[in-house]
Amino acid sequence: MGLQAHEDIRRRGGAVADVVAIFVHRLRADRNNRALRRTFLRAAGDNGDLYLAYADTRCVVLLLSTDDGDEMRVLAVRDGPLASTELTRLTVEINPVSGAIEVVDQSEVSAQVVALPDRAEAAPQEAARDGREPAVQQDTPAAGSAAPAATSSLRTPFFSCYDDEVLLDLGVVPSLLPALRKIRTDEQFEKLLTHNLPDLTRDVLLALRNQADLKDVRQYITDKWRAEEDVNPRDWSRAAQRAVSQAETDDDAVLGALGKSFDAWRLFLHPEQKRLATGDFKGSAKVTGGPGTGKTVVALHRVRHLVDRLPPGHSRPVLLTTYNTNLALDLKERLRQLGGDALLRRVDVKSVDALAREIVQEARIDLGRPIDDDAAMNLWHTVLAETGRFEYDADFLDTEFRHVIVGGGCGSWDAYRRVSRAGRPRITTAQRHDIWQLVLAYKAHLESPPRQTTYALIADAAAAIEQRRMTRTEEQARYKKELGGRDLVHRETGSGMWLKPRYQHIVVDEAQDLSASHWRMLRAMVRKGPNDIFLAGDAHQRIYGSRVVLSHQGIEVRGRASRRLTLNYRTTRQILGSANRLIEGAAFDDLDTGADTLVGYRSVLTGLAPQLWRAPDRLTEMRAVAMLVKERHDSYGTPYSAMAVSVPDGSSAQEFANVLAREPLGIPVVELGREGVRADLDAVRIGTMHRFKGLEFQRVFLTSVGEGQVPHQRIEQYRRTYPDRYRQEEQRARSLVFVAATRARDELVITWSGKASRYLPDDADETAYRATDLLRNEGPPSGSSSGSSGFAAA
Ligand SMILES: Nc1ncnc2c1ncn2[C@@H]1O[C@H](COP(=O)(O)OP(=O)(O)OP(=O)(O)O)[C@@H](O)[C@H]1O
Repeated sequence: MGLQAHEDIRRRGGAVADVVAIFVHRLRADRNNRALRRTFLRAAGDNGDLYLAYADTRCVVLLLSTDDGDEMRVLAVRDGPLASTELTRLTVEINPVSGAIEVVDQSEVSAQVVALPDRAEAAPQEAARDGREPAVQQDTPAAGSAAPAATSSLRTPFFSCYDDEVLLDLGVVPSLLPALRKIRTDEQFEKLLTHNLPDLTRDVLLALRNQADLKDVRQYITDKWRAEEDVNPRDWSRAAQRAVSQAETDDDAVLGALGKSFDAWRLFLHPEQKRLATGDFKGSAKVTGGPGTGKTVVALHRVRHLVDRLPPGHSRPVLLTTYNTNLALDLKERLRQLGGDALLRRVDVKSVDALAREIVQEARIDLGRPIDDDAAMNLWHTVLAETGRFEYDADFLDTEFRHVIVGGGCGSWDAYRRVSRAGRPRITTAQRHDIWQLVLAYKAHLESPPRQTTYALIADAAAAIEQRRMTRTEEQARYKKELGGRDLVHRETGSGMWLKPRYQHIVVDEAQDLSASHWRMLRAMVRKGPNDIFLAGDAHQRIYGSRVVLSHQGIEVRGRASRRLTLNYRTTRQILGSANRLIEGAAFDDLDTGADTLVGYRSVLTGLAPQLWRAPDRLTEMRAVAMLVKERHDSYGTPYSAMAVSVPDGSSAQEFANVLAREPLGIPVVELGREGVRADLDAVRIGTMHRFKGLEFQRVFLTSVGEGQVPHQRIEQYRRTYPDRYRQEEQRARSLVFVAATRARDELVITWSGKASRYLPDDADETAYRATDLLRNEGPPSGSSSGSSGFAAA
């Protein structure tokens, strides 16, 4: 099944999917089945022929036959009275760059794109992917686009500054060039993108339209698709075998997906994702990339690939881990969808802290009762109150303790005095000494009955246990080698020791938030060697930890073992443009010694501009959010479970929940807690921005984005006295909003009471919709027009 055929079916919906699924089954059973009315259309080249066949009376399929008819491939699907005429005029060619089989409908492009009337104002677009969006006049150029909107037929065609050779060299499908040369307006361009263009072509055009550098387009797009060998554009047999021509290599999986859930369709990997998921690495490997670029998808496919290569057995030699408990549950569910219970049976899926706790319990070490993050923070407040050292704050001490003292393995003042604090705000030696005294007081509190501990201390203890175990394992492996394995059974029984590393492969998602202790523990759980640790993360989304340099923890991912994904599959360009502005200018690491950027990061999806709403007070804001949620549900059919409301803290979650649930609206709500939420529960998710990490929703409402709340006003105290710290807190706050905003698939609504956050556009207070108007029922429709900054505003 070709990629574009999948898209044809996806667009046509479940009934056509079922019809095609049955057709494929019948074709496979007997390719000469006369009932399929297969007729020769034309020869495609040296060793390929095109056929038309009937899946039913209305639905016609374009087939490519190669290898003397031994292989049949569905290239395109059309239904309706003109189906076979439409299929006949399709151009089918082999892309000279990627070697993929590509299908383009020239006449559809000419009729619907090139022939669009050239008007000064673009017509209202069908902004939404599901076609059921709030009414909206979308009249700005795509967010992130530096190019002005075209307004007149006198404008030069969009791509006139690129020669045909340049476009072809970048991978644009050759037959599209004549039509492409006629595109002069944003409306034509947007329309072109909604056609089922080959992915490489669509991606290149979008990047060029956004004025990306040719060098970057070649590096981040074309090279990722480039075939490994020279492409013979007439060799259909070879082209049909290439992974890029296929929607999924496992034909049964595709057929299983047909007609059932379209979720499965979403997991067809981009060639770069596929290379990462199935590649062989000499040691560890790392994938980075902005939000929504498919890092988690790659991690899940990586797990499946690693499990597929295991010999049969009942053990769980693969670990899939992440930072939050709710994300670990989510990963487990997604892994089940990918490979069923058979896959899950070979994989341990748990959060790093749950894993650490199990290790400590298994070793029968009693560290005391673990306290959660809030309780750990309260304990710092107690220590500060008792010592009167109010010049230090609990948040700072907590991070210093977790990431520098525990993470750095500092068991004494001497060790702390000398430890590297790279990436942390600067402090003097005298301050270090003060902090150490406060740490001693903090530890004394934990030790005093009833004994308590923190997750940082548990991770540290688990790391030490695992390091000891790995040392013993290596010793025994050496011993076994010396004796040629003869005495091993004796020694195993005699010592009672474990002789195998805990895992063969470890896959980590959201790697940016793990602490040094976590990495020490993971490093010691798997023997150094091919494909040992695979990690996915993005420093732009770091909201918990401090920077950890992987190579300092014995994890080498430099050079070819590091790859970056740049194509966002989740978020529309409009939302992404606004979210990117939140972190513009700040510097981010690559989880190692280098720097990371979002160069080349882009989305091919288009939709609504984010909406801004301001309220005079908190209650009005909450009531307006409730009305907006209700409207999306009642008028646009969005299920409650596809919407999420972010709040600044746990107590606001309850307040919001009460207002939403209150009659007459009576909106079902559920708090997004540590354990996540059952996927089938039809209720609006409410949670802090931290809880949104790694998830995605159709519509996201970011509330309380007012000055003083985002970033929190407490960081103001550092602005003059402690600029280094101020900068770090600011960056963390920006990353947090960035993470929350990029959870939105189709729509992002931002609300606040009082003055708008400094992270929003300067004119946000003047241009935002007014919540009071909405409540008075006199306001504008909740759909948006666009403000100067790409945000929708009144
Ligand atoms: N090749 C692909 N084709 C279509 N959809 C994809 C592809 N890869 C990923 N997606 C979809 O994009 C969305 C984001 O993917 P995923 O959650 O893996 O991204 P991520 O990089 O881990 O994001 P984040 O860093 O924000 O957590 C998901 O809905 C996923 O199914």
